[in-house]
Amino acid sequence: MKLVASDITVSLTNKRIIHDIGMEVKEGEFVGLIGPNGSGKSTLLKSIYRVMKPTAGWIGLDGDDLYKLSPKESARRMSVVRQESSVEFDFSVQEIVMMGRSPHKKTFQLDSVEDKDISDKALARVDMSDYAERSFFSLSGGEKQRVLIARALAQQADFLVLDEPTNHLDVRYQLQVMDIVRQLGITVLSALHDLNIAAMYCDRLYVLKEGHLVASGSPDEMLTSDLIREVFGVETDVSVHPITGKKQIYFISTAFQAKGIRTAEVSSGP
Ligand SMILES: Nc1ncnc2c1ncn2[C@@H]1O[C@H](COP(=O)(O)OP(=O)(O)OP(=O)(O)O)[C@@H](O)[C@H]1O
Repeated sequence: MKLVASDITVSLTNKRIIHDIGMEVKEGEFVGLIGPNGSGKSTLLKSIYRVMKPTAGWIGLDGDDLYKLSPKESARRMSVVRQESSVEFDFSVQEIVMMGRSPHKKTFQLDSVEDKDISDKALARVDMSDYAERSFFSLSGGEKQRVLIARALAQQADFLVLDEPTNHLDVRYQLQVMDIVRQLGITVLSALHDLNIAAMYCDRLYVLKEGHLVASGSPDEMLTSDLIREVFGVETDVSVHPITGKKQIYFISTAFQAKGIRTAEVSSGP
């Protein structure tokens, strides 16, 4: 599955939130969207998962106009894990994951053995099988997040859109969820706040600031101290991690800068 978005503009209440953004996610690529709070990441993703129609521009999935696909067809091609929980009523965990199967079924068609099997496997992948009978609302933020990822996996779409997938997750599950998504081998577009996670998992990054696309390229090209300072206004020490071979970003708070601690001392550690 390939996504192409050209000249996307989104205006809300007469204010431009997204300005003429073009982007591409190639088949099998894992692309990250990074930028400060309010830079437009969620809004751009919403326009891609059809919650907020762009004021101008074109979005294509495998060459088809995204906004001309039926909701069911677009759900077969694209699954979404949003930042805010999109569950309005309380269901069991198993029922929530089963909802991922609905784009594959006809109206009123009952769940098949295959649907159940796919949902069970999706729950197992996020270590949530033991919670199948629990009420979704009774789960912690991190458990809810893992169930919503299982629902997206059960949907079996070839394009996955994630808005801050590691929100609420402890460090083990942050890595587990990203590993799972990476291993799927499908096309992924994800907004990410954690730049070290972006460095580890993404093939390419798009960098947003104030609704504008300011840069795009590989994590190695994008995650430099200069770009992070320009976009996030934060000082960093950036190195290449000896085990992962990926960029590792160490953030230096202004409190430490004020104390005159040199970057090299902070980065070398004990
Ligand atoms: N419905 C709306 N009406 C007016 N302004 C909005 C609306 N939704 C979002 N905005 C504004 O659009 C801008 C971009 O918001 P968006 O949520 O896309 O940013 P973001 O990069 O995802 O931020 P965060 O990292 O905090 O999640 C913000 O200034 C936000 O206040």
